[in-house]
Amino acid sequence: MSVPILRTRAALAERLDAWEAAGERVGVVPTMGALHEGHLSLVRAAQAGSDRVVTTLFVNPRQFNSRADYDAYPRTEMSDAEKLAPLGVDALYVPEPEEVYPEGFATTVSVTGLTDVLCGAHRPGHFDGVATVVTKLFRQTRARRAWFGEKDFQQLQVVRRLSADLDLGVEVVGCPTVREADGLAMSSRNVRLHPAARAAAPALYAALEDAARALRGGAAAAETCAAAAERIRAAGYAEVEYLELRAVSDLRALARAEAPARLFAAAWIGGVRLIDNVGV
Ligand SMILES: Nc1ncnc2c1ncn2[C@@H]1O[C@H](COP(=O)(O)OP(=O)(O)OP(=O)(O)O)[C@@H](O)[C@H]1O
Ligand SMILES: CC(C)(CO)[C@@H](O)C(=O)[O-]
Ligand code: BAL
Repeated sequence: MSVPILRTRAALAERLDAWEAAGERVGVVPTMGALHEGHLSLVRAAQAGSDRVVTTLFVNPRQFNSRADYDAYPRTEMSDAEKLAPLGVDALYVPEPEEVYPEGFATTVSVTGLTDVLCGAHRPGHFDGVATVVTKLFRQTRARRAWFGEKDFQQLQVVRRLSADLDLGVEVVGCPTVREADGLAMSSRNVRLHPAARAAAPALYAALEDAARALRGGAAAAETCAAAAERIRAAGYAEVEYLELRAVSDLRALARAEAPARLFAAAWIGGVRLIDNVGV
């Protein structure tokens, strides 16, 4: 079995028209490719929750705030299609850039508030790029539901907000983070870790989990976060960009653990920026 690869809005629209005529509802799993088990878990959830599933693969230039990161982003379309085929995905939409950003494109979708903190504070313009492309992909796929991973928890909240605020009519479903056996959150960027960095990388999740446990036991937030960041650096990370306790719904800062709250971190190792988060 192979997955149909569609590269234009017109080719996609043809399929969507046929599905709509048959009364079938479409779900979408947006990705930037280099697929791993985390992505496949979203696809399986989507298949359980909609009649037809479109996976999108688009390395969106507008959400990269570094040209080097954009250039280095893994592009593995053939093996991505091979991974999707056995799942029976209905279509892989791989739009050419001009299908998303045609000549003269001049609109930016910007979610305020939620994007001021965490990755939004450290990657200027990133969430504008995400919100803009997700709006386009929701419209182009005519999705009624969309599946996103909790690994990118802030992104999940941003997309929920944008779908509600712009009346896009897309129900946004969050799925748990899929991890390697040693706890490292699966990420397309993990392939860029050299062996020593890969071996040290699980310290990020381990430190977050231990800090979350301490917070649940009543430990003070500031001290616990500072100690966890120090542990991550000691394990071999070059920099901890942020490590913060925040409320889930609006991502506001918290002085102590209140349910539902999460610990969020971004840290650099071997020239790669990794993110993770855990419930408290
Ligand atoms: N380990 C994971 N578990 C569950 N969902 C994931 C995981 N990794 C990524 N996703 C989700 O897959 C979708 C597409 O993400 P994307 O293509 O950026 O992959 P990625 O592995 O997050 O890449 P990168 O970490 O390099 O940005 C997003 O909704 C993201 O949250
Ligand atoms: C949602 C997304 C596909 C938009 O480009 C991207 O940010 C991602 O892969 O998480
Ligand atoms: N997974 C979020 C996409 C990005 O890092 O740009």
